[in-house]
This record gives sequence, C-alpha cells and structure tokens, in this order.
Amino acid sequence: MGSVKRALPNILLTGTPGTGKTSTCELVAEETGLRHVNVGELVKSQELHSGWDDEFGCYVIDEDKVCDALETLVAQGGFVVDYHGCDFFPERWFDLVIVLQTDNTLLYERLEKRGYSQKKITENVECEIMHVIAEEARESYRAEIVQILPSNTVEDMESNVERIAQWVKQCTGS
Ligand SMILES: Nc1ncnc2c1ncn2[C@@H]1O[C@H](COP(=O)(O)OP(=O)(O)OP(=O)(O)O)[C@@H](O)[C@H]1O
Repeated sequence: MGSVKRALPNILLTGTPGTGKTSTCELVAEETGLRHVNVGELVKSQELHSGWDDEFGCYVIDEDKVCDALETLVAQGGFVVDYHGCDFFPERWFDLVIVLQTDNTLLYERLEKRGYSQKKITENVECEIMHVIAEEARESYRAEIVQILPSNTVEDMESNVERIAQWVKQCTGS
C-alpha cells in the first residue's frame, strides 16, 4: 500500500476514452466491493465544470472542484476512480494506478460506434498512439504503483479484473 494509511486502498483506472475504463471498473467494483467513481459522470451531475466546449465536444472540467468533491470520499479509502486523465489528482490518493491501452484500429471502431465526430475520434486515437495517458501516469505517480495493461478483448478485460482483484486481496489481507 501507499504511504498514507487507509483501511482500504484506492485505485485509479485511467486511459484514453474508449479503452474500457468504465466497463472494467464496474467489474472490479463487483468483484472487490470497492466503490466505483466515474469522474466524467460526477462532472456532469454535480456541474464540476465551467461550461461546454463546442470545439472538443466535452465539458471543460474544473479540476479544483473535482478534487474538492472527491477529497472526503477518497480519504476513507475503498474507491476505484475512473477518468481519462490523471495528472491533477493528488498523488497521495492512490495506491495503484492502472492505465488501459487499446489497439488503434479497435479503439477507432469503438469510438466510431459511439457516434463520435471524426475530429474527436482522430484526437483520441492520436492520444492513444502517442501513449499520452501512460506518460502522464508515469510523470504523476511512482513507477512501482503504475501498471499499463492491454484492453483489446473481453479476455483482456477479464484478466485485468482478476489481476486487480488479486492485488486488492493481497493489499487487504482478505
Ligand atoms: N477489453 C475490451 N474488449 C472488448 N470491448 C471492450 C473492451 N473494453 C471496452 N470495450 C467496449 O468499448 C466500449 C467503451 O468502453 P468503456 O465505456 O468502458 O470505455 P471508457 O474508457 O470508460 O470510455 P470513456 O472514457 O469515454 O468513458 C464499450 O462498448 C465496451 O463494451
């Protein structure tokens, strides 16, 4: 576990949109009992943003508001936090940081299925090609807590969930 004492660990699950964070987090929550926080949903429901960005087709997230909203929750431990960015959360919040990665062609297809604009698809696929989130995670957290996992197939997802569940078990001694 990290340097901060918590009864239960916190995990950050990050990666480019479409890599499977939400699907994986839901399964991790079922398997481990950790509570899933979808930051994108929280930003919408609690209006933790400064409006809609027409150019990028998303809310302009207010990072300070998000951190304020999450601080008391995360301090208790026992959360799996799901967001496509990771450099603005306090480092001390997380005991494990998972970065999901997906093959460019598969990611393209997933985002196309969602009906994203060509611009948004290209931006996200480029972000994945450049390993932007993996770099962000490496720059923001200690190397020993960052794990980069493939998320191309359902089998990958199952094995990622199993791996995270095993980690939680070891961490909590259960
Ligand atoms: N490992 C995988 N194998 C097959 N399909 C997957 C995998 N991961 C995700 N998918 C599919 O890709 C789509 C996007 O998944 P999901 O919503 O979990 O991604 P996300 O990373 O949370 O995206 P966002 O950041 O936009 O919320 C879903 O239809 C999901 O079923």
